[in-house]
Amino acid sequence: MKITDNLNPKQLEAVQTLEGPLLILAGAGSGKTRVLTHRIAYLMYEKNVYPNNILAITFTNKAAKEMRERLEKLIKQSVDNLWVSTFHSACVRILRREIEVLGYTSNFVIYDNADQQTLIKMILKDMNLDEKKYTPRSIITQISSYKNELKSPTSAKKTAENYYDEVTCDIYEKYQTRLKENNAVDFDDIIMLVVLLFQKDKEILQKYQERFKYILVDEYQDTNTCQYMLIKLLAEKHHNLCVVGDDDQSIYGWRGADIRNILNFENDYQNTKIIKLEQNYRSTQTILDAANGVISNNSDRKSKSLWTDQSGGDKVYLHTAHDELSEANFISRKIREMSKENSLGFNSFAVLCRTTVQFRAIEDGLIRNQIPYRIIGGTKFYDRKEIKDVLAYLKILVNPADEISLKRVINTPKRGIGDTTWDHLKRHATNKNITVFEALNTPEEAGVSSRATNPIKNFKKIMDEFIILSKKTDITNLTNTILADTGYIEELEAEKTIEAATRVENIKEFLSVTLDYDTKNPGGDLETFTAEISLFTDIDNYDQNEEAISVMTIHAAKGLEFPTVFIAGLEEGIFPHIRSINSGNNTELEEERRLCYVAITRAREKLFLTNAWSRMIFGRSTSNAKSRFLDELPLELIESEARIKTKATFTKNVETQIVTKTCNSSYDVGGKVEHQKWGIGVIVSVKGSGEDAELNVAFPDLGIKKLIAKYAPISII
Ligand SMILES: Nc1ncnc2c1ncn2[C@@H]1O[C@H](COP(=O)(O)OP(=O)(O)OP(=O)(O)O)[C@@H](O)[C@H]1O
Ligand SMILES: [Mg+2]
Repeated sequence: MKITDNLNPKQLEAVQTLEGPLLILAGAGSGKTRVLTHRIAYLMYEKNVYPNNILAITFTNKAAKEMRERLEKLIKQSVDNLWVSTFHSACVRILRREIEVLGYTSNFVIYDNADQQTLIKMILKDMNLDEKKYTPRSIITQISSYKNELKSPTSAKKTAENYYDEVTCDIYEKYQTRLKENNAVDFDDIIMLVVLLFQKDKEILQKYQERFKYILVDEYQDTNTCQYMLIKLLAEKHHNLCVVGDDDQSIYGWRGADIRNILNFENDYQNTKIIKLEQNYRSTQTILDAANGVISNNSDRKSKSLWTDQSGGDKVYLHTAHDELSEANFISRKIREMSKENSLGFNSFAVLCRTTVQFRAIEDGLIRNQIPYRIIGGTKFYDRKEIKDVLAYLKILVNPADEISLKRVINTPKRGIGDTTWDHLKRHATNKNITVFEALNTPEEAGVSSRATNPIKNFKKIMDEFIILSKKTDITNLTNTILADTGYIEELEAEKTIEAATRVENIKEFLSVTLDYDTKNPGGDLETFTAEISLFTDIDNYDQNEEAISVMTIHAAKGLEFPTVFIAGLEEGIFPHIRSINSGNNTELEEERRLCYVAITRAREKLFLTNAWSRMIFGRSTSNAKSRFLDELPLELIESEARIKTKATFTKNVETQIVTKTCNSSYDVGGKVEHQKWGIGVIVSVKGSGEDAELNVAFPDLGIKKLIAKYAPISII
């Protein structure tokens, strides 16, 4: 089989047009990503281009992994030297090699949102500013958009419109200084610094321009100014730049993505060739018509026509539920029913939500109906306290100047090193122009209380030992040693609470991550490991083959496809989001509509849309009108139940009764239950009674799990 088999003529043309700028502008499911993959294979296999002369940028790490796998299948060899990665991963690699030019050292660490918050709070305190007025979150958002627009603190200040903006710019300036002092970068820095580096050092730029003779970018419609600039700089020499995208799927405007980057591509790059792909291979005609019905209401778009040879198809099913719980029940029952009837695996289904707030109710419904599911985009594993603690220890070993991580763990577990002591150490370090970590050597000089002197010395001693150990052993062993020698695990175990037990479990899960890394990267270094973890997002953990349905935000579903898709919460205020309605301008509403287009076009065969008469949001019951997007769907495509039930005839209690009746049991300490996934466990404690009981159940391999009888998929045995 040839690489060019299974491509239509337009796709083939796109794969074979290798020289000069190429824009592939095409609707959802037309094979844009597929073209990119084939293009790389074609370059390597047919044109003998070295893999290290190719740079392919994808939107998520998962997409990168998938592209790499598909490529290896196509060309039947491994592609180690090929850079297929996200903007962030590619830039981290460049920074590791070159960042010294900018005055950082190559062992820099990456700060996530929580680290940023800590740092901003420290700065606000130093500047005597009120956290309520200058909320760290909004300051971080503002700084992020300055960076995405490539604005330095000084240039941002020039455009400041009021006093608040000016202060924000001052904070921004201090923030950058502090980051550098800590030898740390934030997510936006990662790309911005590479652009600054290229602008500053032409020799380095030339090196990369020379290297990346062929550049490919997926989802180009969602690039921001900074990413745009990066690509422009890199492609300046060879001009062999192929970007693919769909202006109708630009959904990251709120994060600085600029739809003009794709719309103006042909003006930015001379002699651009444009190829439009018009055949959709993903969805049925009905689904495409539904998507087009919605998106045609946007004014600012390039015209496109999409067709499919999968004519007809099931109608789009609309279900109006009483409230968010019955909405979730409908979805769950429907999934159960369909998976049974058509013997479909659970991974054929996805439930898409506009916001994560909707997740909880959906989860409850799925648990009640015993459907295995995965939440994508909820609380991230790596955001949990205990995981962040362990990571902080590891980050210090890589970069002892990392003050944020040091502050995080210096008194975790408790060692009697409090905030006042920290302040002393920090002041001393600043006066002496040394890092706080170095200041730990001489606590007496820092003026800390005599009680804190010994704990500080002990802490420093043990950390120094870990640094030595980190050079000699693998990450799993190192982490285990840290957990044991610092007493971290001991402190958690001594707590004897469910929460602490869960934390221990999460840490065990983390050790499986390190073990996996150690196995795959023998001799791998801690620096790369911590950087990789920092770039992890939940979508990257998602394995399409695991038998579970996916619950995710529409943003996270970008680029993916599923046989059956449910879009929940089609109500004014939910989708379109209340913010876009209140904004009073069309730009935000049009972005919501594009989001709806993205959601609909994830479906291959079946599409279900749901809304609810009333909904609890943030503890308040609201009644929302149905979404305007539902009115935009061509009526003849929709099928809906004739179930116009009013609130009076359908109450929440009815459903609750049904649920309780079906599982009318009593739970006793010492008794056994069988959990659908975890197997047989012994009840170790019961709080409350009947179906409201909260149980702690010990499972042989998992330890103790906290379960709510009503929701957990368990039965008494
Ligand atoms: N020529 C083809 N023959 C068979 N299947 C194809 C062809 N082109 C694309 N496909 C299939 O169509 C589906 C959509 O392709 P792909 O994901 O590349 O589209 P896309 O344009 O990148 O979509 P999106 O805009 O959602 O990112 C995939 O399952 C892909 O394998
Ligand atoms: Mg794609």
